Amino acid sequence: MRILVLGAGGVGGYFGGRLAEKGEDVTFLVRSQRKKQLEKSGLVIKSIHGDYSFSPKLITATSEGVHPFDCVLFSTKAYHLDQAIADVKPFVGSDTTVIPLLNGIDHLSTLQRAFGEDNVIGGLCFIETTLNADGEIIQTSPAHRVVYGEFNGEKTNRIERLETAFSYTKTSFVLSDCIEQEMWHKYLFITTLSGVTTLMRSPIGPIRDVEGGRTFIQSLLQEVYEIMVREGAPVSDGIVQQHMKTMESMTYTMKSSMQRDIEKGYMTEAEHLQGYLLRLAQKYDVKSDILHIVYQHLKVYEKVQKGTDNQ
Ligand SMILES: NC(=O)C1=CN([C@@H]2O[C@H](COP(=O)(O)OP(=O)(O)OC[C@H]3O[C@@H](n4cnc5c(N)ncnc54)[C@H](OP(=O)(O)O)[C@@H]3O)[C@@H](O)[C@H]2O)C=CC1
Ligand SMILES: CC(C)(CO)C(=O)C(=O)O
Repeated sequence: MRILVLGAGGVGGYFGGRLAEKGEDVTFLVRSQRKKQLEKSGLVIKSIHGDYSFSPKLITATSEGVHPFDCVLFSTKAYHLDQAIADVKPFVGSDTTVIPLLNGIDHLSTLQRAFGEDNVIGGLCFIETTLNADGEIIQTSPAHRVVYGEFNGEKTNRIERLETAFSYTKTSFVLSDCIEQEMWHKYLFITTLSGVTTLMRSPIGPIRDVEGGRTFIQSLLQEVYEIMVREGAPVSDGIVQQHMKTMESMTYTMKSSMQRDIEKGYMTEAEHLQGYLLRLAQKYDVKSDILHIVYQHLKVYEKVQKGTDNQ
């Protein structure tokens, strides 16, 4: 299977790298600066699951004579979505399967409009990776899981081919028959985790441990859950309690990728994650005071950064 990874950052670089390590035919679509860096130093993964570095196959938006790929792992930030869609279009054919690994939900309809509803399946990932100053992919906690599947839960021929390609890597690719629900559950989790860790400028441990911290986390989870219920999202009844348990079990030093981006002075996905939910809250008139504060804080951060944006 010919796999194209769109974006050789924390997520795409890691999972694409693990597939290449296994021997799959993986190509990365990159922009010019990243291309130079990868040509010079290779793609380097530093991980507790084993380091790996190699010279990746690279293309750019202007590469010619490249046939459409069988599968695209879409792993850019949401704020790069439109340009990334335009850049990858020449390499997507009628039989290409697009698997988005972004956090959130709003990108799904955009991708379906761009590539056709049937070409996009569901996807998400759990991992904590970031690029260091040398462009190396640094994994900072053990989780490394991609979840994917058809929206109707069927085990189609293309899913069987993907299963074969994704098996026996050092990371885990999990097939789901309820991917839409898993995506909303992850969305609930990340909106809350990124919200509290960016607002408090702290990893999860200290937030959890100060008086009122757990209540604050749970209140935000509850607010977001209620917005999702009003939207008719397929979220399960006990998901707030389940996510609280996960928040409890995470390592003390666990951060969100949005928080790491803020530490580097980068843009955030606030509009895509918290902003989208706030618009739903307004539409259905659902109480969303904490979400509002989280969002307002991120918008102020972005305004201050404007002009010094280094991405
Ligand atoms: N990192 C994490 O721990 C996790 C992140 N996620 C989610 O995954 C998604 C990706 O995050 P992450 O990997 O951290 O982000 P990164 O910023 O590390 O990587 C994104 C990559 O996309 C590249 N890119 C952007 N536009 C294009 C384009 N037009 N053509 C080619 N490459 C492009 C960027 O390249 P360039 O170098 O040129 O800017 C960058 O390398 C986000 O939605 C995030 O929320 C989900 C789970 C965990
Ligand atoms: C919570 C985590 C690390 C899980 O994958 C994540 O999705 C993020 O920080 O963006």
